[in-house]
Amino acid sequence: MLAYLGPQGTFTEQAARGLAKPDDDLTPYDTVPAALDAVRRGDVDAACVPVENSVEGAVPATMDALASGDPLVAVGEIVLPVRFSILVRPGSTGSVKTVTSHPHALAQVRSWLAKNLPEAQVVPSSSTAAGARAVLAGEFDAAVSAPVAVHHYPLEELATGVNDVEDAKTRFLLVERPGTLPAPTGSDRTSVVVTAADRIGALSELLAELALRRINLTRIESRPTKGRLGEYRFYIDLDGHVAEPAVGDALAALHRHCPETRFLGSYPRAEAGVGKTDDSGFEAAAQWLTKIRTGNGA
Ligand SMILES: O=C(O)C(=O)Cc1ccccc1
Repeated sequence: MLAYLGPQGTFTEQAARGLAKPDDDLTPYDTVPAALDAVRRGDVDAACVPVENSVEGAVPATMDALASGDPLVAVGEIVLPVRFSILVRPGSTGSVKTVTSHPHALAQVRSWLAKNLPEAQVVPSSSTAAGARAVLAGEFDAAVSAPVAVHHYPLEELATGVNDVEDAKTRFLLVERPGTLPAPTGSDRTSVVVTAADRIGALSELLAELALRRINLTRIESRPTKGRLGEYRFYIDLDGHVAEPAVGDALAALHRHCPETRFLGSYPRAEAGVGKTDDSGFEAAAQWLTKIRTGNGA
């Protein structure tokens, strides 16, 4: 059983279908934290959640829910193109006074709304499909939805392709309880959360551990720890798999700086063939060390 941010007709449902095994059943949850908690409780085997968008950046609800609570790890990712439609009740002739959608969707159609529905009040909803449902229930006049939502709800397209940026993409993760890691593919990504100490150079020392080992950083985001004002967690994505010597060595170094470092998974990248780390020197050095420790070299 696989949980996703629902209801039916969300982008996350499409991502979940792309990541699911053929015999997986999909079950919708109202929020990202609810889907992740269902995995923690063991009600479902995995959850598919949105993590990052090429226009709006990180999805804060996902980041916060992965950084706290019982640990979960990502075992897969998928990147989907996102286009948006404006859905209204069939035959609605009145002007659109209210528009609802997921905050990430609203942010990606801001210019279109300003130009085409400048008077409309914009109200966030828990997902694009939850917005479509609320329009059906008469709570709002229009929803910014995934084009597929029109096949799930008896609504009508007022406009389609309303995204301000062509080729916008969203990355989704498949998350499970910690268990067997996916095998390295040679094109993997590793995600961790670290809290940098409050002193000069703390963050640059963490990043230096990656640079020293020639590890490519693909994303770094900060979020407040929700404790002291000014205390931040850093979400770091890097190229490579924890089973590879350079990445394993770097994660151990991050743990020495910050014992609360949380491993969020090593998983195949959506685009194959990129992100290989160069481990040659690490393997040769480990063999040399074994030799000198056992008296077989110098
Ligand atoms: O609300 C949805 O449909 C989601 O899956 C979250 C989302 C919202 C906007 C862009 C990508 C994902």
